[in-house]
Amino acid sequence: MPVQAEVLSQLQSVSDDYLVQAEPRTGKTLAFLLPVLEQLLRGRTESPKFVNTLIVTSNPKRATRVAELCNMLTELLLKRQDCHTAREGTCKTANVHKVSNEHEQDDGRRAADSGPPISTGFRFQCMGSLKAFHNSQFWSLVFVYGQRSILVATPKRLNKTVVLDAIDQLVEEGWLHDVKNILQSLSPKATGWQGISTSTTTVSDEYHVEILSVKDTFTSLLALLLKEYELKSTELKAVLFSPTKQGTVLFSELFAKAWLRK
Ligand SMILES: Nc1ncnc2c1ncn2[C@@H]1O[C@H](COP(=O)(O)OP(=O)(O)OP(=O)(O)O)[C@@H](O)[C@H]1O
Repeated sequence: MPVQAEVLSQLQSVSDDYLVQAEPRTGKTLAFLLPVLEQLLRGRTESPKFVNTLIVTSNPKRATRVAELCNMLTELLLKRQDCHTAREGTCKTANVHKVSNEHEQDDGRRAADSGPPISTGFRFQCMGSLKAFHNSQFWSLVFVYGQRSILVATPKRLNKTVVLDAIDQLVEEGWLHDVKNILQSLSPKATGWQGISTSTTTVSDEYHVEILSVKDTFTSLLALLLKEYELKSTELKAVLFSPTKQGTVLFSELFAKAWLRK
């Protein structure tokens, strides 16, 4: 798929940070899974004791899809990687399940001829979950999704790669705070972990608006939004960035009120 070809050909190294922005259903999942798996197979983790990759996604269906795809890919490997999943509410290693495949009944083979397990389809409801993975020596690919009250204080040096899957959706669904918590709980970026984000929000038109005085900012931006709305009333999505938190709140309230009155 073009998006995968572009990622794989443009990355200087599979451990580079990158943002994949493309229309829905264009193959973004493989565009992050392939570099992640390649690093896993190259043994780029510091130790199999640590969770390798954290994939943050906002909904269970999506997490399951990613887990299935990951399973499908790793099944083809000579050195098998076992996929695991942890179910809702889990805080214990005992609740971590292997994603079952028809021919994967015999775990006896694993010790001898397979790589460390990969864990998928994971729902946090308490902090213990990641620690459980940590202590169980799983080499894990983990998905976070589910409740807003998520509490994550990941052990330091936990992740080699953090994927924020559909970052636009995570923000829209109110997950920003949780994402921030997750990022803050990781070791500093300078320690070398890789960040990958995906987004379906594509920007096809760009405007450069010159606003002559600060007091015209709101009316100018509102006029622009209304114009956009006339053109794309069903698919208009606006994301506001502002240098301060107060600025963002102020504009968000002003726009919301103006929108209701219109
Ligand atoms: N290299 C490929 N060759 C053939 N089919 C592919 C390839 N990559 C992805 N697909 C198929 O294309 C479809 C869309 O892929 P995928 O779900 O990964 O896209 P996505 O951009 O991540 O989707 P979403 O927008 O829902 O997040 C899936 O059915 C998938 O199996």
